[in-house]
Amino acid sequence: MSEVTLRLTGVTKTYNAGTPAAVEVLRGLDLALTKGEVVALVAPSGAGKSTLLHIAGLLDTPDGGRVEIAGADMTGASDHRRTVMRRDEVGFVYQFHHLLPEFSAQENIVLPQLAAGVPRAQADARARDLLGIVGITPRAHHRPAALSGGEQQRVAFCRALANSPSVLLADEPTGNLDPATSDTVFEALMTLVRETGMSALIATHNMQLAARMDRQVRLEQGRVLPA
Ligand SMILES: Nc1ncnc2c1ncn2[C@@H]1O[C@H](COP(=O)(O)OP(=O)(O)OP(=O)(O)O)[C@@H](O)[C@H]1O
Repeated sequence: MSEVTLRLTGVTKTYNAGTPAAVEVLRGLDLALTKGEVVALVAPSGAGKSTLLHIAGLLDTPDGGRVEIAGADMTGASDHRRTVMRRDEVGFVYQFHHLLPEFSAQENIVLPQLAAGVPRAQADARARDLLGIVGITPRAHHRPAALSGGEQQRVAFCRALANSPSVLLADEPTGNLDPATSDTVFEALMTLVRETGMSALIATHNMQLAARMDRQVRLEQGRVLPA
């Protein structure tokens, strides 16, 4: 049986519970990603995509249900354990790159590794490898402001994967780019995910990109359904 890297079971989330302003966003949501699987998350605006990604990435806690990452049940885990798990096992990519402006592309990929205790030489080698996979080795020593939007996003992917997480969570990772750039940057992301063997849950409104992933799921009425 394939190894499950992310499993959400019966996850519920209501904002402002018990008040007239209550919003029941997740209503017993089940979702499992197996190792190496790339899943498109398609959701109408306001369906709870950010809520789902935040809960899956341990940035928020569900009201009920279970979140397991790399086989570990995170129910009731301490803040410290959640932070360590997030640092080591989860990579995030957003629409905007959020790179540190005063550091080079290479340094942006090295820093999270140093924070996780990786020796500098090893972190540098990993950063070089990742930049090579996404095809921007010549840009390694540029700061983000000196990179194109597509290059910035490729660096953000490398940074998200620097600590070899089990799961990548991405929210419209190419949403800021023009269609042609979006296409090549998406290819770079797929190559990275394939070469590192991780699982990825990628929220997108772009049905052409969704079709290129292994599987598509739809978030609707608080649950995940096949698309
Ligand atoms: N902190 C909060 N307090 C109250 N309601 C919230 C809060 N955060 C989100 N919501 C509501 O929960 C619902 C889901 O929000 P969420 O941000 O997860 O949706 P989304 O699918 O990511 O939307 P979009 O695609 O437009 O970003 C929305 O109706 C939103 O208004």
